[in-house]
Amino acid sequence: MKQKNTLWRLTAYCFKHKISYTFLFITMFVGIGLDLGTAWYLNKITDAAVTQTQTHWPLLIIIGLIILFLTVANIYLDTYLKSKVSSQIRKNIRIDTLKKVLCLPASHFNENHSGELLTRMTNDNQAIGTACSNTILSLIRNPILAVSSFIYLMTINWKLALICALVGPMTLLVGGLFGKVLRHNSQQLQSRIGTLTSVLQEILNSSTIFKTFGLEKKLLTKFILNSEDISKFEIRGGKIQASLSATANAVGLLSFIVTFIVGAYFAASGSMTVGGLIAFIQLMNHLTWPFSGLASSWGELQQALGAADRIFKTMDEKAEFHEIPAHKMNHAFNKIEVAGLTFGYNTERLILNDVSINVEAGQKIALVGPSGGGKTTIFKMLLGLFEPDKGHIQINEKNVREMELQDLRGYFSFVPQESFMYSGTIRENIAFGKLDASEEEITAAARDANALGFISELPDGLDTHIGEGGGRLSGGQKQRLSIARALLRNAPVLLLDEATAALDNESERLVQEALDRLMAGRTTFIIAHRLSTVQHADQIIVIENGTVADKGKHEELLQSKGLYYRLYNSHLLAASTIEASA
Ligand SMILES: Nc1ncnc2c1ncn2[C@@H]1O[C@H](COP(=O)(O)OP(=O)(O)OP(=O)(O)O)[C@@H](O)[C@H]1O
Repeated sequence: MKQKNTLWRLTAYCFKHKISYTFLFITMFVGIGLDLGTAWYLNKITDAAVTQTQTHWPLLIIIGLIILFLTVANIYLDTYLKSKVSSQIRKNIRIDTLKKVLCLPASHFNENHSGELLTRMTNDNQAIGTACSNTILSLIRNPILAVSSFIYLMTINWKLALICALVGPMTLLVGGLFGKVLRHNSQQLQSRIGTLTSVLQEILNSSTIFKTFGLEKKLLTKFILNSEDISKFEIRGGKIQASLSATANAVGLLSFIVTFIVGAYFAASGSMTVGGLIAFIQLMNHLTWPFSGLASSWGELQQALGAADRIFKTMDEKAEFHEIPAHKMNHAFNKIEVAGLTFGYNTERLILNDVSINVEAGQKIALVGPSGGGKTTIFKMLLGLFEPDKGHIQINEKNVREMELQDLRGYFSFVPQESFMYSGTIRENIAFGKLDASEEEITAAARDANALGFISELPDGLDTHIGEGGGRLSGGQKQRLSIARALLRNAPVLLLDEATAALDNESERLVQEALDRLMAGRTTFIIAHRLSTVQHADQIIVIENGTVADKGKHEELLQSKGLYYRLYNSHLLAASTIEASA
């Protein structure tokens, strides 16, 4: 039932995307006609040769050349059109899958590994493309060719035609038997390829770590284990495919031998001409082999349906948006109220418990507290990446649940701890803050972020390619580009996760200056790891184990001698120890 549904869905998908099979069907029918025509031609020309009839030779030679020309042209068109259709389907599925992925909620990325998705968009996509062109067409073509060959064979010798026709159902049975096993194996294989892709991705993204920690051997062992697992399923798949082909071919070959012997007997006894026998042998290929071909095509289709199942599973996931959201900006901001916010990433553990925060426009709010307390999770809730289990967040007195997500996110700009850069140029990376930014705006943002100095020293300036993940830039340079991006976005509320990575004094001064410009006049939430930077905050909120342990201004919190006081003192102690040892 599930297989049928997937097949129908795939067919409906092709219709929806107007994948045109018209010309492919034309080449398919022309191909069938040419196969039958070739058999007829062999019949005629052999009989003419055997009986030494001279009269029709010129005509037969012309017909032969026409058949040859049409066959070559048709094979060219057929192959070209199949690859065109396959490519169109793969392109559409690739784009639709990514469209869907871009609309999926953060919880999806939390629960699924990116490697799985990569496999879906590469291997699964490839398998579907092939199935929707070559495989489907041979599954349609082969039975039609078999039936028309059978009818033609009946006109030559009905007894022999009936013997050949018995083989078809046998090979079909073989295909049915092996197809299911193949599909199951393919599902197992694809899921392991997903895991391997994830492992590979992590290895490739961690060159500094694996070199520093000498993890090469360990990572290689992990990769080998995963590769061997894949190899096991590939070999198993190969065995099933080999058994299928061997059995189907054995049945086909057997029928060929039987028919050949019986046919030769009929020809010798005069109940059939030699031309008839030649045509018979030629057509018999189309009667028996199509069925053996059917068996392996069926196997391929099963594998592709497995791949389509996985793609459709992604497409059926619950999304945040129905369509890719438009870039949105909301400038009118008055206040945020977080009340009784309670949340857990899963049902086993509460991460935030009854957190309440009130913020007026223009205020600076510092979130401080022990690691793992839930500060970043508050940011994620503000951005609507996860929904609260209890409590609410209101912006301008409107519950964010009643807002479109792109409206909610339009209030915010985010400067993460680890600046994320896309591969491309510096200009592109800054302009992600405002897609239609002018040259002047980009330059001004770069200047205010203290980035123009290093950019102008690069040979290509703003057009410098920064490599994968901005790998050709230093940590401080990436941070300043990240700030430039946020400046350009010009959102009223800034979420700033203070970088913990140690920068040298000069770099830190440049980043801090840029941040001061970015925060000026903006409501800012800062996750502060260095308590020295939050003393002038309008509110300091101390988060511990998902609850608000303390709240107030720097002096008030020091006087109340709570958690903040202890954190501050240990921070001072750490700072003075570092100074003393320097
Ligand atoms: N995506 C996630 N899925 C499941 N649990 C998570 C996820 N992100 C964080 N957690 C858990 O939630 C808790 C709070 O994490 P969070 O990142 O909000 O803390 P934090 O206060 O920002 O910590 P830090 O100061 O170290 O950055 C942690 O115990 C963490 O293990």
